[in-house]
Amino acid sequence: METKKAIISVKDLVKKYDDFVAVQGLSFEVYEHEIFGLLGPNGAGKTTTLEIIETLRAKTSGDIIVDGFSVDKHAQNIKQIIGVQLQAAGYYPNLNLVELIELFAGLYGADIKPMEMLEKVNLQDKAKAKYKALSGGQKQRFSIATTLINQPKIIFLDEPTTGLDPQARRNLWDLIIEIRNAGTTVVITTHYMDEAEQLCDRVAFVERGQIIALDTPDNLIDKLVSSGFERKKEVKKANLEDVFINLTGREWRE
Ligand SMILES: Nc1ncnc2c1ncn2[C@@H]1O[C@H](COP(=O)(O)OP(=O)(O)OP(=O)(O)O)[C@@H](O)[C@H]1O
Repeated sequence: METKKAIISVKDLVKKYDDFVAVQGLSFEVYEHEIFGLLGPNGAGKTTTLEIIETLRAKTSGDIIVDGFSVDKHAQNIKQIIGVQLQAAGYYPNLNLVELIELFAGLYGADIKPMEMLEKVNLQDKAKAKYKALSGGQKQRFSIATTLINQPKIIFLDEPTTGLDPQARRNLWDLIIEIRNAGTTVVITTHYMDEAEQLCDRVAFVERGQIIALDTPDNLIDKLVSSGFERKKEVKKANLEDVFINLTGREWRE
């Protein structure tokens, strides 16, 4: 069997906000070239965990190694090999997409061609548009393009498909899979279980700052079924989303 190499290793991570323990001793590994999902209810500690790995937030204790670099000693090296989605507020309102990419490339010292970055996320037709004039799906694709500017080994996507319509979500899944297939490791959070099932190679369920399950979606489902679980209703061969997609097509729109 193929041996998997960990590109992120989190050991006994604890994060306290004053007396409140938001992350309570998390340990997990993310393998190279996988799409790894962090799932769990609101407030479970997913964003806190991601921000600590991204070196954007201080931890209380624990050890984190990202591609051989420790968050304690080599935060700068980690920043150079990761891509993080910026919040919309970080985009200057008067610049168009090409100018924004040029700006970020300048900050990273990255030698890239803005149009090539926009082509990767199918936004070449919007090169001269301002960020605020984009649809929800286009905004998400643009922000994914910005994570790729420094040609990172790992990108972090925090709920990238929230609020998107079914086509835009599926198109974004295809884009994320392409990025993984091109060799980038992807760490993603989502509240959509169908998305995690389709997209993630492995998922960790986080609850109250602890990991309560970690495996491939298939193994987790098989385990539940073998424990005697059965759905109450017979499952239909399609769902309402399939009807929507079938009626309105899968092509890019917006
Ligand atoms: N700066 C902060 N100060 C105090 N408490 C915080 C801070 N940031 C987060 N928390 C608390 O830590 C807990 C974990 O928050 P976090 O944002 O990591 O959860 P999450 O799993 O990402 O949730 P969501 O799914 O809603 O994004 C929550 O109870 C939150 O209120």
